[in-house]
Amino acid sequence: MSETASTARAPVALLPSLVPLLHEWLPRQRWFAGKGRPVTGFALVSVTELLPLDSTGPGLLHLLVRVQQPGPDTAPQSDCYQLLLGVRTSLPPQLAPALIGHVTDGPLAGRTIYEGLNDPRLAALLLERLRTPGPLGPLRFSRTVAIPENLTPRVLDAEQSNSSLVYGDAYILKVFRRVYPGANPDLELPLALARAGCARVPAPVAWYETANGRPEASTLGVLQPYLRGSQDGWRLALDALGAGRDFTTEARALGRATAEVHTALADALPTVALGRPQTENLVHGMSRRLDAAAQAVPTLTPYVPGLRAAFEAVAGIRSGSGLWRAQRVHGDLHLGQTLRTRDGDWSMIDFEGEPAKPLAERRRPQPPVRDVAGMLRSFDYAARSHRPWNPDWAERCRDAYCTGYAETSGTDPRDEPALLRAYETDKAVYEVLYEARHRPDWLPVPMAAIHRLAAQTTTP
Ligand SMILES: Nc1ncnc2c1ncn2[C@@H]1O[C@H](COP(=O)(O)OP(=O)(O)O)[C@@H](O)[C@H]1O
Ligand SMILES: O=P(O)(O)O[C@H]1O[C@H](CO)[C@@H](O[C@H]2O[C@H](CO)[C@@H](O)[C@H](O)[C@H]2O)[C@H](O)[C@H]1O
Repeated sequence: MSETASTARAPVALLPSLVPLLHEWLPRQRWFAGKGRPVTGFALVSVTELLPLDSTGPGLLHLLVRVQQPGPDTAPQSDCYQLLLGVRTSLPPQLAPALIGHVTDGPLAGRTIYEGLNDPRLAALLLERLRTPGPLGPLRFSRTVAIPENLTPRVLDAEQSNSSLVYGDAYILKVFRRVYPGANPDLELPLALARAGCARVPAPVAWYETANGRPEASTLGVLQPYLRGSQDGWRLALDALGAGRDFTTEARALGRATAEVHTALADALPTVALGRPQTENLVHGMSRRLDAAAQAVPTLTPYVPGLRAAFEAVAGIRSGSGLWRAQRVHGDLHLGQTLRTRDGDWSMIDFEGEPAKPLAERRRPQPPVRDVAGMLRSFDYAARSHRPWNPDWAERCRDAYCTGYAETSGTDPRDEPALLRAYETDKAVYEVLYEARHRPDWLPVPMAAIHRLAAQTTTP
């Protein structure tokens, strides 16, 4: 991404007058990743007038902004965020909750700035841009099919790492908030799966990205069909638990769906055989992540030797099973990333990977068992977050999921217990860090798994 500010007719000088507003508003957003660290500065990467600012109607500014904050070792670091700012002389009452603030000086003095995605008129304009592909200043819009016009937009009200808009209950647009150089796997993988004919993932129909002359564009937003009336696996699992209902049929179908997606990804994109050095590398990565997590969350410390043993157990093993080949995977698979459609089929969404990891790491081929471990952890999460705790329910789902996976892929994850345990441990360590940062009340859920996994390795 270019660090030089570029414009499509918009005034570059507007950032200084927006800084006081952003300083106050940005850290309060659910999708702001730098919570808990002070914001020390802003730098403009690009500004584009998606709807020109004139005195009569609203304007829509697209901004890429670098937000500077002290890093973990207090050295400054910066992350790039995508903002869509509405600009009006006054805000109608229905847009009051979207207010960001009032500008007091500079080229926008006297104007009101607000979250543009919440304004149906501006959200409609974004879809209009996607309908008519081509470059616009530092942005480029693309589509694979014709998109109908005049679809009514609404902002999705979900706890999200990004922001999503639903258009006419026909399409959903995900606007990525934290922007990295390069293609986002949430565009790259669903596109590859669509080309391979895999129907388990809604196929992207349009997207927009940076077009600043760099070899790799940064993905900014993806439009895909909206699966109307679908329900996510997390909600369904909690409902089943609440009603004392078995969930093994669903778990088994999810196992089959996961295996289908893995097979399609392995066919569509390069795979790598894992030799001894690559396996040692994997183990080293897991150990490194464990050390970093224990430093950030000291309650992990007493468990470190037991957890490390789970990683080291795989270092010496080589196996012929497909689970040891590295390939592109989902990267953050859990029940909340699965949707059961009205016809009862399972779809998978959100191929972005773990949001806190660098993009290059998320795009690296990895053993498919990583996703399997993610889903197994999710059944445990569901059972643990429900009262009374129902460990048998989770155990039955975990078994059914592996059975389904084996039926479709021909490889049973339970036949590689050391590898599976290592990946489950790695995921539980990630979850401890995630919950400590985002939802401290949930910390006991992954900690219970940490307790179990650390003890397992010491049991002969
Ligand atoms: N194609 C789709 N059809 C229906 N709902 C969807 C679709 N894609 C996403 N959603 C809904 O939007 C929510 C957020 O999407 P997700 O991709 O997980 O965003 P984020 O990366 O911001 O967490 C999901 O939990 C799901 O309920
Ligand atoms: O969906 P995201 O990409 O934002 O994923 C992050 O948040 C998830 C929580 O919303 C988190 O998932 C963890 O909690 C889930 C229950 O809420 C549970 O089903 C998952 O198994 C558990 O990992 C995910 O780890 C995080 O990356």
